[in-house]
Amino acid sequence: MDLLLEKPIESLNKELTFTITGSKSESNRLLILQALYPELEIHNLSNSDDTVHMQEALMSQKNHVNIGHAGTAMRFLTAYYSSIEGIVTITGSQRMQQRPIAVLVEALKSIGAKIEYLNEEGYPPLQIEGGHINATIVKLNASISSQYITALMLIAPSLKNGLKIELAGKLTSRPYIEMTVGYLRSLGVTVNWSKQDTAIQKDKQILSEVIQIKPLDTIIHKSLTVESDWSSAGYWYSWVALQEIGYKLTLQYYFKESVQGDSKLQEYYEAFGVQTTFVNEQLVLTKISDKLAQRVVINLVNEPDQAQTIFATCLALGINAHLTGLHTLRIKETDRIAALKDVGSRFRESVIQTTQDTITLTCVPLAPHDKPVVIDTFDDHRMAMAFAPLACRTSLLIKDAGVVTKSYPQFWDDLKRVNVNITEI
Ligand SMILES: O=C(O)C1=C[C@@H](OP(=O)(O)O)[C@@H](O)[C@H](O)C1
Ligand SMILES: C=C(OP(=O)(O)O)C(=O)O
Repeated sequence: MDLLLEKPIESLNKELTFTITGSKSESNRLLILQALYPELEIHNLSNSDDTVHMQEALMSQKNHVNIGHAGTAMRFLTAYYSSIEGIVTITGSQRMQQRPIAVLVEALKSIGAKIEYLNEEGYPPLQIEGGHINATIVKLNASISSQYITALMLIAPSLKNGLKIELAGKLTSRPYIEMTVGYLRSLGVTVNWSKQDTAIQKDKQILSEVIQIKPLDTIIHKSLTVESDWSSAGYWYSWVALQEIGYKLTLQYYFKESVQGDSKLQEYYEAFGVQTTFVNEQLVLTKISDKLAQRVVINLVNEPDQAQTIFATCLALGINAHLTGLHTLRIKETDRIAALKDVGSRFRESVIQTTQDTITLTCVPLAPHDKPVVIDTFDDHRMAMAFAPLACRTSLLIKDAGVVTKSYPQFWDDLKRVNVNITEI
């Protein structure tokens, strides 16, 4: 499905409220924890494909599961199936079969797990014979994906003697580990996380941090509520940033004390004139200023999922941007650095330079183009949604727009509510 997005016919000032689905990161952690501790009740689960894939896999009686594009499901289930009895093969989409998993698989094998690569060494699909984990200390590289670490942490309290996880290298996507620690502790798990100031040398690898997780038989909190997804809120921050002063939009249900690292959007979008206020569990976004920075420099090592959104906001507003800390973007749903360079360069206002882990954008404010700008999405939900707000400046043709269901199935319906004219072609 391709969608033509055209500028809102009339500017819309009536205040709208959107209900964004639950965080897929929180949901997928809690589903694994619920599989291990069935008395756990979860409220406001995400309705994203990634969460549906996780639920279906956990409910399935079959010994073959396919988790589509869901990175968290792939990684968390690999650890989960290693920790329980039975033989399962797990696979995913074509892209998932190109997303590396060796760091996690080798870590699991080092503590006794029996896992085989069915195709290419280091990549899904995998065959897992569960129930063989027998060691209590595991060491892995922390700089490639935090999901490998979360996967081990989630099963740790169900192992007879718990697990000591030694992290080598510099931890990436740290808030996602904090989210996992937060949930484990709220269920009553003892987690000791020592963040060493000086990295220590052990077996020729630099050890930076150690996470020790004790076993737990019975959880203390039986009911937990998933907060709405902050990563999805980013597209509305971007939309509001492109509107006139005074424009307001309300998103629900968000908590002032969020466990999601992407809540940092509140700070990032101040530079783009957007103010955030909390009213009960609602997030009110207001465009308050058009005196904007000429250039921003932002390190997104902790919020990698906001890179495309912030890039697109800057492109629309004509703000030069230097985005760093992006090394994980190359192994996500697509190579997001290459995708941003490709699609971003289709806007005549921009010049883009990239390195292995940075993007530098030089641009002037976006003006209407003669023809719709084609946004290829490369199987990546965030390519579609990050560029969509730019429809209030120029027409866009979003290719394969159905990709949004990975995290935010209602996205196009919500975009219609702000009056963007959407035609399926
Ligand atoms: O643990 C999680 O829920 C996630 C961790 C991040 O991945 P990396 O740790 O691979 O950067 C993030 O990009 C992803 O969308 C969700
Ligand atoms: C990177 C993402 O997801 P995952 O790695 O879980 O597929 C994402 O949603 O942006």
